[in-house]
Amino acid sequence: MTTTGSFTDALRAQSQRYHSQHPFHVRMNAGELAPAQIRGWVANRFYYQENIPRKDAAILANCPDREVRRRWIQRILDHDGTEGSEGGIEAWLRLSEAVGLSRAEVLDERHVVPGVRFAVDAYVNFARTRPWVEAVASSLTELFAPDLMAERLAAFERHYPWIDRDGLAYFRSRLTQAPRDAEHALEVVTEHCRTAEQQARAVDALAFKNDVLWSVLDGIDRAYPGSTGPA
Ligand SMILES: O=C(O)c1cc(C(=O)O)c2c(n1)C(=O)C(=O)c1cc(C(=O)O)[nH]c1-2
Repeated sequence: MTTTGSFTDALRAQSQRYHSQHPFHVRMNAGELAPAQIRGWVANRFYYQENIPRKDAAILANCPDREVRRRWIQRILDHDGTEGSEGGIEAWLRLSEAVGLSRAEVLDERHVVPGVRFAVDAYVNFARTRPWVEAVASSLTELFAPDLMAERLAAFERHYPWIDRDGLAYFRSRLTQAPRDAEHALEVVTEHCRTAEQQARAVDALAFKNDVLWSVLDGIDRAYPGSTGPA
């Protein structure tokens, strides 16, 4: 596996294991979740959102390439925001309010279940401790995210009319941010992974990330099986 084509094919084949196929997401997009389950998902996923900039800061810290850093830093700005442009974490808090959660109960992480915390922490630790190119490869689930995001937007508008549409702005912004980020990450990974072994490690990193995302949903699914969840 040393040609670029077969390498990118192997990376893209990881879409088979993406969390879009997790039963909880399947039920979400089919309109089968109760409000308490949506709230449980939003409150738990906040833990992922707030840790993404820390994960990206770890990649920056480990990356010796100035050109890569100049582009990668945009991800932190996208989530943390800047003066006058609030960013993804604020957008997620607005989503939280739109589904009926208070900002306080999301910010203090009271609803975050152990499995979600462990999975997200594993992702941040991976970026801190593994070679930076592997950490970049692990972000490549974003190759698969736009389809899921478009499906989710349509599903929320159709099946969950009780959620104010303004609360869905986060997903709309990811429709353009995710493809831009994935394209850059793919460029970096194909440039730096030339040997079969480096390429195999990149594919493994992406498989690891799929496991992180799957575990997050396992944790949520188990905590909110039906009519229970944050009131
Ligand atoms: O809602 C989703 O299904 C989903 C998936 C992913 C992903 O595939 O990792 C990300 C996001 N959302 C997201 O919002 C986000 O900011 C993000 C950053 C990253 C990353 O690994 O750097 N993945 C994702």
